[in-house]
Parts: sequence; C-alpha cells; structure tokens
Amino acid sequence: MLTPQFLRFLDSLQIGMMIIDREGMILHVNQVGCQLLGLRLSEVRQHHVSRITPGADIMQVVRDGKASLRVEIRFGDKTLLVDRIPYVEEGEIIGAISVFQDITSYEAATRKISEQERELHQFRELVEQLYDGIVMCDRNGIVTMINQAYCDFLETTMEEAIGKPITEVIENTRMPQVMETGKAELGHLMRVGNRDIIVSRMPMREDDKIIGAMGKVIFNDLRELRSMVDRYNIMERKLDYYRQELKRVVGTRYSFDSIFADHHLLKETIHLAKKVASSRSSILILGESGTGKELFAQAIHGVSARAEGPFVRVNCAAIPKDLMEAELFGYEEGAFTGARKGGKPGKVELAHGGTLFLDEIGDMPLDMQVKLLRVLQEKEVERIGATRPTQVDLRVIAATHRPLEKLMEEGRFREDLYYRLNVFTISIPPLRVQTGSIIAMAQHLIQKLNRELYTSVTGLSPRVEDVFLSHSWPGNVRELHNVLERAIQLADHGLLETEHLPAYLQERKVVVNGESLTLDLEAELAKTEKKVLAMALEKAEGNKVKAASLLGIHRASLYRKLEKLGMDVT
Ligand SMILES: Nc1ncnc2c1ncn2[C@@H]1O[C@H](COP(=O)(O)OP(=O)(O)OP(=O)(O)O)[C@@H](O)[C@H]1O
Repeated sequence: MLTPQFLRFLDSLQIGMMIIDREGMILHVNQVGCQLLGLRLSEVRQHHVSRITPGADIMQVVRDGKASLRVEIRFGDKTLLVDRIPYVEEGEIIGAISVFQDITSYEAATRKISEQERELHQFRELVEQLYDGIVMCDRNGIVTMINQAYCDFLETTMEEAIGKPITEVIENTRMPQVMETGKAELGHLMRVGNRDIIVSRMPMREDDKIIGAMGKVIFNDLRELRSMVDRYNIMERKLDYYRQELKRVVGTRYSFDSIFADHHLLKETIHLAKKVASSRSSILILGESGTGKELFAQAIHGVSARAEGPFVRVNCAAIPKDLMEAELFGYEEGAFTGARKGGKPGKVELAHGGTLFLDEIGDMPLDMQVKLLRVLQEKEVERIGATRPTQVDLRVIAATHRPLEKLMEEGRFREDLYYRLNVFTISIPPLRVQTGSIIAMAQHLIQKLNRELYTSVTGLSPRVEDVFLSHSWPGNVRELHNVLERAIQLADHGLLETEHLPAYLQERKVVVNGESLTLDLEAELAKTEKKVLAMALEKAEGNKVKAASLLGIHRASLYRKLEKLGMDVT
C-alpha cells in the first residue's frame, strides 16, 4: 500500500503525518512529522507507536474504527492538534493515520487575546465606576466609546450612539471645539435636557497629533455634588478635631528627666521649676536662645495639675503680625473674607484645661498684649467676629530671650502684662557660664545621639575638648547638640576629632607666642578673668574680702563674677 509515489506525496505535505498498522507498528512518518516529533524516520519506523507517544489513543481508533478529531496533545514543549482516522482498505481496518500540526504559537496568541480581553473588561468596569459618564470620539467627531451610565443619562444605548457624530448624541457638546483648540476644558458646567452636569473634556493625542477627544461627566446630578461637599466639610472638621486630639496626646515630648544638669546653677533652676510647677500661677522663663526654655515649659506642664490637658505652643516671633490675632484668639464663620466655614478656635481656646506656652513673648505686638491681658484677667476669650466670649481655664508659661525691662522702658512691652506673667521667674543659665559642665553635657548628648543615630562614638578627643572649652556657645545647648549631631554622623565610632567639627569651630584657634588662643572674644575674656580671679584668691589665701580689695572691686561684685564664671563661691 505504501508505494514510493505515495510516500513522496506524504513528504510533500506541510502537516505532520504518521501511519501505523493494525498492531500499532509505525509504518511511516512524513518529513514534517519527523521535524515536529524531533525524531529521525530510521528511529521510529518499525517501532511501536507507544514508544513515541506513550498512552496514545490511536490504538482505540484502530479498535473502534472511529475517528478522533481535533485533539490537543502536549509533546515536549509543543502543543499539537491531532486528527486520528482509521486506515481502511477494501472495507477492512488495516491501521490508522495520525495527522498533526504545531499550534503552540497559536495557543499562546489565543491565551494573550483572552488575557487582553479580560484586562479590557476590567478597564471598562473601572471606567464605569470612576466616572458617572465617559465618552470618546475620533478626530472626525464620531463616537468611538461611551459607557452605560452616560447612555442611561442621555436615554440612548451604546449600539445607537457608537458610530454616530457626537453632536447628534450629546446636545451642546463642545468636543469638536476641544479638538480644534487642543485645550482641555475642566470642570465646566453644562446643561443637558433639564439637568446641570459638570463636564471635563480633553483632547487625546498621539505623537503630538490630535486623534480625538474624551469627555468625563464627573457628577450627573449637582445635588449629589452638594451633598459630597457637605460630607467633605464634615470630614475636614473631624480631621481637624483628631489632629488637635493627636497633638494633645503627643503634644509634650520632654519631661524633667530629659533635662541634663551637671552645673549647680542649672540644678537650682530645675529645683525651682519643680517647685513652681504645681502652682496655678503664670511663669516667665528667661534664657538665651537654645538654653532649653521650651524643654522647661514642657517639663513643668508634665508635672503640673494640668498634665492631662493640652500643651499648646505659640511662637510669637514666627507668626506674621496680621495673622496673630486669628491664630491666638480664633474667629467665627464669616468674620472676614477667607474665614473658614464653621470658624476656627484660636490657640488660647485650644489650650483650655492645659498650658499655653507663649514663646518669644517679647515679640508680641502691643495690641495683642492688651487682648492677652484680658484673657488672663477675665479668663475668657472672644473670637474675632464673635458676639459672646468663651470661658477658658489655662495656665500661661511665657518665655523670652529679650530683656523685657528694657522693652518696657522703650514702651514696647506692657508693664501690666509683665507683672501678670512674671509671678515666678525661671532664669536658665547660658551654656558658657556652666564652665566645668560643658564636657559632661557633651558626653550626655553623645550618649543620647548614639542611641538615636545607631552610632558608637565614645567621646571627645583632647583637642576637641579644648575647642569646646574655649568656645562661648552663643547658640547654647542647641548649638552643642547640632555640632555633635553632625560630628557623630561623620565619625560614626571612636573619638570625635577636630576634623569632624564645623569649619567655624576649627578655624577659631590661633597660636600667639606659643599660646593657643581662639578668636572668640567673650570666651578669651572669661578665661583671662578667671585666671586673674584665681590668682587674686591664691594671693589672698582664699579670703574673698582681701581678694576683692586686691582686684580693686567690691566684694559683691567678686561673688557675682565667681558665680558667673562657675568658680567656687564658698
Ligand atoms: N539641659 C538640657 N539637657 C538636655 N537637652 C537640652 C538641655 N537644654 C537644652 N537642650 C536641648 O537643646 C535644644 C534646644 O532646646 P529648646 O528648644 O527648649 O530651647 P529654647 O530656649 O526654647 O530655644 P529658642 O529660644 O531658640 O526657642 C533641644 O534639642 C533640647 O532638647
């Protein structure tokens, strides 16, 4: 039956073909078939079919005489589509023929198409949910896409609308103009039928060419918009409230435990602060910038009877003058143009039940001082535009680095307010007078910063200690903290060296006649003054009256100087 002509014919076919006899012995596989199966004809001829395709059902075809068509089978990394038919001669089944083709790439393409169909379906769903209405048209103004919601709104169907000029589907549409000008129109109000809608239209581009336009109807009913705006306002107010609550919870970060004190003057300040903390009276904290005034204010609040209440800080120097009144005292709705809906409480009101910390009180404008005094005296606050005052119960801690007495003399600070605030005064000594304690303070801050920055700096090199001792620290502990933070990050571990210090600290040292001096006038004067006082005391054998007369100054003045320079007063 398999004549050479017939075999040549089989080899010329572009699909795979295999012929077996009744017993399943392979009689022939054509060339394409060998390629698809990855075998040579000599390897398969006269072998049983089960060796090539284990579990092949082709024997079933021989047994039943029934064809099995379009069966997909995996062969290695290929997918083959197989037809198996009985091979009949003179009415008798003498074998079977298997015809197969590689459909691997076809199958991959079909999979891709169904994936894309799924994605497209998801995208449509998304579009349906994102916007109430959406429509697209091509460059000729023909509708190419419209979603169900917009169809419902326009009382049409997708079948009817797609393919029609957009001007026939949406009355008053401006999509042609948008394509003409290339400019998007966002949030326009438009009347369709008897309803107002808000539309955004934008041109669609490909390689800078306008290929169509898209329209989005964000709200198909303005009543819905209005209710959304209302909901938004309510949410904003709630958010404001929670923000305030959060501040109340995390408002204070410092306690007395956070204050490091090695110097006796600072220790005395802490002792006094702890004593006055429990009273209800106002406190005035004096100290140069960076000495820890806020630290003290928070610590006092933390141990006061109001510790559970809020700690509200107002930096009088940082608030622009024209905003200060609203910031401090709040306002009612409609009090001025731009006033927020529902009004806004001021810091004074927010501090109700707690502490109001007025930082840089010396910078408070005079008219605000008058209003503040009223709050302290009457214990009530009146928002801008309000008809009635609100009762407030708070304690004021004020702080300043300015000489308030001088400001009073110049008429820039009200005397009555000064006396009201200054029930207790706490003076924080500047770092430069805490001689002998600067290195200890630095060590304390290094430990704290090591913990925060995951570093392991062990301390200061002797040269850095020198620099630290001769610097006058105008920025006080804050300056020391900043210098150390930078140096620790540069060094990471071991001792801090001068090269880790900022340039202004490295450059201040000069050597004159073999003696190392700094260009810090105040520190050098203090050093010399200290030296002279020590010499005088030595000469007077510790007798202060004698030492003062040797120095030609009053005894009280000697005591003041010794205290200021951190020398032994006893
Ligand atoms: N005795 C101290 N112990 C530990 N840290 C301190 C001490 N004094 C100040 N600090 C730290 O120094 C920094 C400055 O402190 P704070 O902000 O309280 O100073 P301030 O006097 O209020 O400054 P300003 O007047 O510039 O606002 C803070 O990081 C604070 O933690």
